Amino acid sequence: MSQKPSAGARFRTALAENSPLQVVGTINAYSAIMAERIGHKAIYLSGAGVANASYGLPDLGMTSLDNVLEDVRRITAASELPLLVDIDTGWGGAFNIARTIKEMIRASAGAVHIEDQVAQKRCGHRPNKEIVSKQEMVDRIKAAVDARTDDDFFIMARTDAFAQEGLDAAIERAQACIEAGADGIFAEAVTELEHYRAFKDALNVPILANITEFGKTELYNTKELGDAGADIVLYPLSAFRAMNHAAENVYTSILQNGDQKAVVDTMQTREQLYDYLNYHVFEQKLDELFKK
Ligand SMILES: C[C@](O)(C(=O)O)[C@H](CC(=O)O)C(=O)O
Ligand SMILES: [Mg+2]
Repeated sequence: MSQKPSAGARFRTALAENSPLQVVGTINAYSAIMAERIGHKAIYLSGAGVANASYGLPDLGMTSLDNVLEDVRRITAASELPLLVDIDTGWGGAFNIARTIKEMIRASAGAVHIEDQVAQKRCGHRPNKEIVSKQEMVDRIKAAVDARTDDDFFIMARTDAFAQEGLDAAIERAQACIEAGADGIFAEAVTELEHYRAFKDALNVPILANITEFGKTELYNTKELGDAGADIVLYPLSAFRAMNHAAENVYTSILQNGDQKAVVDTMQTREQLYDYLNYHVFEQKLDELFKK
């Protein structure tokens, strides 16, 4: 019997087959099921998303490895799509980072990104970020790469250096991360399409463009990002933001109108929900097993 390819191998295949590869944020297991059925090839677990949605916290480095792992396991149990996971700063020194990598592989993540912010991190699109030295970031990457228990597991270095240090310094950091074994580069919060081109021309690994809404980067189209050299286009929180807005409207409408009739049209129906979950297959099984 042939063995199923690892999540890392599946991530690499998705990357090889899609240029650029769109990676959509899936805040929970059900979202992952929807993204898969709709035809996406890779999904993302956002650090901000875990903090905001699972813990009601801001994205300021307050969640732990275990907090994120729990959501990773839920998602990888529900979907076959390769999952890219935001591991923030890796949650500590070399041994903590090593544990993070091993646990992510064990939880069937296919890829991670680890960033060069200080532990008290901020969202990449906020002002006053602080970054660690290039050497400290290189050490993080070395620890991560050394800990890999699956050669195909994809380790991406994220640099937040552009905001304070500019393009050349960010590219130089990225180069050092690649020399330390990083498989790809997440160019955080750059502002122009030419910036992706500059990363791509200087580096020989896949480049990720983070197209998060209401941030520093314009909502460039996948085609133009591909033409500018991006290999992966990330939509970390797009569906989450839309879900939140829809939920706000429902809560408001119920309170104001005394019923939900005005917002029923904005809802996924019971039938649609069940369809994604294969509900009827489960129900039939129950009928077969416990025939009266
Ligand atoms: C990608 C990101 O790291 C995330 O946690 O999803 C965030 C996204 C966001 O806050 O819009 C980031 O870019 O820092
Ligand atoms: Mg994050």
